[in-house]
Amino acid sequence: MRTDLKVILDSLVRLTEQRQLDSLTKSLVSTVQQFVTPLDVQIFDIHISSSELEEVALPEYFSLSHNPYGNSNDDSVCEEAAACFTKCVSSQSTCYSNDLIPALIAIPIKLNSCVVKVLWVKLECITEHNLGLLKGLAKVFENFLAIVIECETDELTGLLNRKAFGSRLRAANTNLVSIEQAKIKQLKHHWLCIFDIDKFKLINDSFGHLYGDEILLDLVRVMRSVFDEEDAMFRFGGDEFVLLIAPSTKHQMLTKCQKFSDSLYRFHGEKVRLTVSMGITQICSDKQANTLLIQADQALYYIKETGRNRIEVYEDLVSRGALSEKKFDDDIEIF
Ligand SMILES: Nc1nc2c(ncn2[C@@H]2O[C@H](COP(=O)(O)OP(=O)(O)OP(=O)(O)O)[C@@H](O)[C@H]2O)c(=O)[nH]1
Repeated sequence: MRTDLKVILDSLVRLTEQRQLDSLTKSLVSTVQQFVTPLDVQIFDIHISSSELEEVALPEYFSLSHNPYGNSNDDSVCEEAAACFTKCVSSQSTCYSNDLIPALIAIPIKLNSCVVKVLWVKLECITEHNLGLLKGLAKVFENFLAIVIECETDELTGLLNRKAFGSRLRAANTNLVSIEQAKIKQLKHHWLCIFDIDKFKLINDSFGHLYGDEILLDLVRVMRSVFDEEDAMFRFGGDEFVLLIAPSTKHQMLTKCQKFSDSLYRFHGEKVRLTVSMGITQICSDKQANTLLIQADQALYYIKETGRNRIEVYEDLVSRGALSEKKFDDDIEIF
């Protein structure tokens, strides 16, 4: 076990160099592997399945086929492992069992007083030394997680901000390449949508900036109710929002966007009839981020110039001759 001061410092430096959630998580896993040579290490995201019952949804890992004590035929061992995980989340404190072979430790990682992740480690045996190290690493990770999340979050709405866009698009692209390679496209694509409230300045000017903020928050509530968890939602600034819509057919995607637009129109009552213009483009692995943003933006501005309150897909506008396809310099740095 290499835990001299230099190694610890190097690991902490690596951990705190990370600026994105995925790489931060990977860095914690490799640091744990280096420090305590575990038999297994996992970081689980926590989903509370019912807010009323505060029921902890067990990760797939704990189902019988994947269970962490898969070699054991003893159901009570599996139950004990799952109970340790559940207790860690519900008590918001570290739980461990030295009775199980191998031993296990579950350490909660909190954000705003809620457990959002669990560091789960299987070891030959638990000692004061490795328990202390793991708790310390989890705490460093927890502190840094708060910073990374704050950096990627829009303060007013709680949506992702523009900084978070590049990494989410890269993740969508990786997924896309694997979908394309697996030849299971089935006409499903990721879609990029940029939308903007119509005449928002008029709303601000008529009812005040604070009322305008309320409108933005209401809009985000509608957005969250219509789009799915897999659809990444961003506020780029002002009244401009971006959606990375998870793989869907064009029909599915347009139905969802239309539902959003319709719900919005109905949502805010008679005082303000809120409408949006939505420009969309299909994400392909050979299109760079700036090309995608420019194409969706072109579709959006075409709508703004031709009446607002519509949804248009860039590729349709090009094939109808309403827009001409331009080549973009993909070296332009936009993030
Ligand atoms: N309430 C509020 N207003 C904002 C915020 N950020 C930017 N704005 C305002 O949003 C308005 C954006 O207007 P624009 O998008 O330029 O134009 P528009 O009136 O929406 O008109 P079109 O986009 O052409 O339909 C401006 O008045 C900004 O001052 C914010 O955080 N809160």
